[in-house]
Formats: sequence, C-alpha cells, structure tokens
Amino acid sequence: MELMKISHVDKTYSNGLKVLDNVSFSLEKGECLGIIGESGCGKSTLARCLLQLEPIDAGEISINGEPVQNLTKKNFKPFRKQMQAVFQNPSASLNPKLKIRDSLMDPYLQFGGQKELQHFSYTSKENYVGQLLEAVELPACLGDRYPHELSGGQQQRVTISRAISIEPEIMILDEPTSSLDVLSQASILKLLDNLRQQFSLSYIFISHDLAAVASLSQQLLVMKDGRMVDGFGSAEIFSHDRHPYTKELVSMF
Ligand SMILES: Nc1ncnc2c1ncn2[C@@H]1O[C@H](COP(=O)(O)OP(=O)(O)OP(=O)(O)O)[C@@H](O)[C@H]1O
Repeated sequence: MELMKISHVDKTYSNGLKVLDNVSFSLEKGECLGIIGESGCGKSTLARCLLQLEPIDAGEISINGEPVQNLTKKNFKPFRKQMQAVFQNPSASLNPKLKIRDSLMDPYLQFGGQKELQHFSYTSKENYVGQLLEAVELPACLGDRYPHELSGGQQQRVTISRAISIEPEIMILDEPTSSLDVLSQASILKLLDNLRQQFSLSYIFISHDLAAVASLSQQLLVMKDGRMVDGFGSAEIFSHDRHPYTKELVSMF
C-alpha cells in the first residue's frame, strides 16, 4: 500500500539555487526507503519539504492519497501527526531547559491527547513516559534528567522515543546517526529497525552514509544535484546495471 507519493517536485531557493529537480518517488507501508547522496545534493531540503517546513515550487506530495502541498498549517496538522522526524543533532532537537520527561510529553500535548494509542497507553504522565523510555531501551529514571546529562546516543534515543510517542505512520530520518560514534551508530540503527517492525512504521531514511542506509532499507534511491539518478531494491546495490554515480558511491565504501 502506497503511504506517501512525491511527484515531480521542484524547489528553488530565493538565491536562485535549484535544489530539487523533478523529484518523484513513493513510500510503501512498512518499508524503509533509503535516500543516499553527497553533502549539498538537497537531502535535508527534501526532508524539510516533506514535513512542510519549506514550501515546494511545483509538483505534488500526497499522503494516503491526499495531496497536502497546498494545505494551510492548520489543515496539514492531522497529516503532520502521522509523520514525525528525527534529525542529525539530538542536542539541537531537545530543549535544554526541559527535563527529558517534559520533552517526551510535547507531541502528546500538541497532537495526541484524545488520540487512541495502540501500543502505548496513557494513564499518567509518569507511566506514559516510562513506556516511551522503555521502547528505546532507556531506564525510566532518565526522565528526571536534562539533555546535557545524557550521552549523544541516549539523547538520540530520546528524540526517537519522542517521535514514536504518538504512533505516527511515517518517520523521516534525516542523518539520524551521523553525529554519533560508530558503536552508538550501530545500536541506533538496530533500534530503528526493531521499532519499524514493532510499531509498523514506514521510514524515509536520508543520509550520505551508504552503509547505514543500505543496512536498514529495502528500497534505495540515489540523489545527485537535486535529482534522483537511480533507484533499486537493496539486493541490487552491487548490480552491473547501477547508474555510474551509484557505482562510484559503492566503490568508496
Ligand atoms: N535556506 C536556504 N537558502 C539558500 N540555499 C540553501 C538553503 N538551505 C540549503 N541551501 C543550499 O541548498 C543546497 C542543498 O542543501 P541541503 O542542506 O538540502 O543539502 P544536503 O544534501 O542535506 O547536505 P548535507 O548533507 O551537507 O546536510 C546547498 O547548496 C545549500 O547550501
């Protein structure tokens, strides 16, 4: 089942730089779609456009068959609730003045409240936050701490926990492991893979790190200078049919 469809999307910044050029792809329910590309190719711009943090100039973005690119912020809110994001730098994503417990409550208060949760249950703040921390394999006592009292890997687990807290359908992962050391990267990738299966999530995983993307994704797209130049199933990454640019990326890792 097609959850999200991106058709012929263009984006040019006000300085005249065309960053997305006729970008099209679709995300199937339950899959991890990896998007690989070098620094500056437009990956983060794409993530921001999907989340409507940036407007697009042309094309269509639809979620569950509904075009969403022209919706007001208010009308986009129900779709935004279905689509959460994890970014590269967890310390920038967490409010330094809030205890972890209060950061974790943020999406529930903003979007959830009345929403029936299937995997988590809300009986009290304490209990809900405990379940959220447990889902990302962190002890409940961390709820009492501030972000600077956690390691980078623990902080990223908290941002992942916050993203799944209202049980979205889609997660946009924009370089989720790039700021972490190698061991933390591996354990976060494993966690993300487990959570996708446990919570029936679908991922768009954007990174310059081919090994990380390939380890998690069923489908891969290769982005170069704002265009998708190649797309294939993860088993076909080493195929002779790959685009020359894909072969170049593969040969570098
Ligand atoms: N708000 C903006 N205004 C003008 N140009 C921008 C803006 N944001 C990004 N750019 C430029 O658009 C291009 C693509 O940037 P983007 O951050 O999307 O790439 P990226 O592939 O995510 O790179 P990286 O992996 O280094 O984060 C770059 O040349 C960048 O300098």
